[in-house]
Amino acid sequence: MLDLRFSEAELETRREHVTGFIRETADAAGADGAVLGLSGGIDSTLTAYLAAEALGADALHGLVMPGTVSDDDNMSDAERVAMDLELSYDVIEIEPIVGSLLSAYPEAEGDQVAVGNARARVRAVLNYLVANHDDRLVLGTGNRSEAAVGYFTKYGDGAVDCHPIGNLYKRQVRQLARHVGVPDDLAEKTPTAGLWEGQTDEAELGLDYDTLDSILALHIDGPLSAAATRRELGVDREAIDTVRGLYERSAHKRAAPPAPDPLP
Ligand SMILES: Nc1ncnc2c1ncn2[C@@H]1O[C@H](COP(=O)(O)OP(=O)(O)OC[C@H]2O[C@@H]([n+]3cccc(C(=O)O)c3)[C@H](O)[C@@H]2O)[C@@H](O)[C@H]1O
Ligand SMILES: Nc1ncnc2c1ncn2[C@@H]1O[C@H](COP(=O)(O)OP(=O)(O)OP(=O)(O)O)[C@@H](O)[C@H]1O
Ligand SMILES: [Mg+2]
Repeated sequence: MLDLRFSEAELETRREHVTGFIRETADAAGADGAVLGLSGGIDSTLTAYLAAEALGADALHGLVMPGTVSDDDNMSDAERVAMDLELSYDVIEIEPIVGSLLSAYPEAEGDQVAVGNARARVRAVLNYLVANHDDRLVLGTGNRSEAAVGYFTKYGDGAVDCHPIGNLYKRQVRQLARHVGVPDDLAEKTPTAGLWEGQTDEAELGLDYDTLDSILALHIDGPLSAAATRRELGVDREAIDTVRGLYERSAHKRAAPPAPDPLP
């Protein structure tokens, strides 16, 4: 696969680029700080580390939001991140809220994707409750790999004010995380959206991140044709078609909702 690792010098440049971005975005908004959901996963952990560095731990608030399908180890890791960084944080159980939604619309009961996405959207509502109340921005935790294939919930974990790590591929997220001091056991975790039991990103996508990142870097974000990418990576045509299909079908998630053109 393609070697997307940064050199030591690039790692420092990236760290400064992201922390500068967070500071400038918060300053430009006149915000008093930021809030983010802490899942114990690598994306929110890296974002928390960089935001604490950018804004100061006092200006960052974490929300740990377990649901019935959340893994206990992930939830204790989320609290560990808040404690290690000395952030203020709340633990808010989301399942009673998800239960209210299903009482209001019982037809969706048992629909794994609809209910899973509702969990992500409940977390977004809670992030904005805190942001509105405390004059904070909501920090997104999405990376380029997830964004490119639409592997996030529209108006769920995608409902944020900025994407600090949005131009890093997943492998680069792991590398930068280690560079800024995230403990190895967190940096090495299996990525999961945690929306239903047993879910993992790679199983649901049908691709491992090494392959996905390489196809994105060369073909979707890069200049190579499908055929040249295939030759370069030695992957089969199906993997490239899968990534291109996911990228094209998820364009609506990366764009503002459209309206008809103005009439003359
Ligand atoms: N062409 C189009 N133009 C405009 N809007 C369009 C559309 N096609 C669908 N839509 C709308 O989008 C909706 C589908 O999008 P969405 O609601 O997001 O739902 P969907 O993409 O079906 O599901 C979200 C996916 O992201 C994964 N996820 C979610 C959260 C976190 C993470 C993670 O990595 O941690 C991963 C989750 O496991 C699942 O595979 C449709 O119900 C419809 O409302
Ligand atoms: N139980 C949770 N409590 C708080 N926030 C959550 C929870 N689950 C998900 N989130 C939020 O949704 C975001 C998207 O989840 P995602 O799984 O993509 O990222 P991650 O868990 O940080 O990393 P990874 O992809 O490696 O699992 C998280 O980064 C976090 O901000
Ligand atoms: Mg996760």
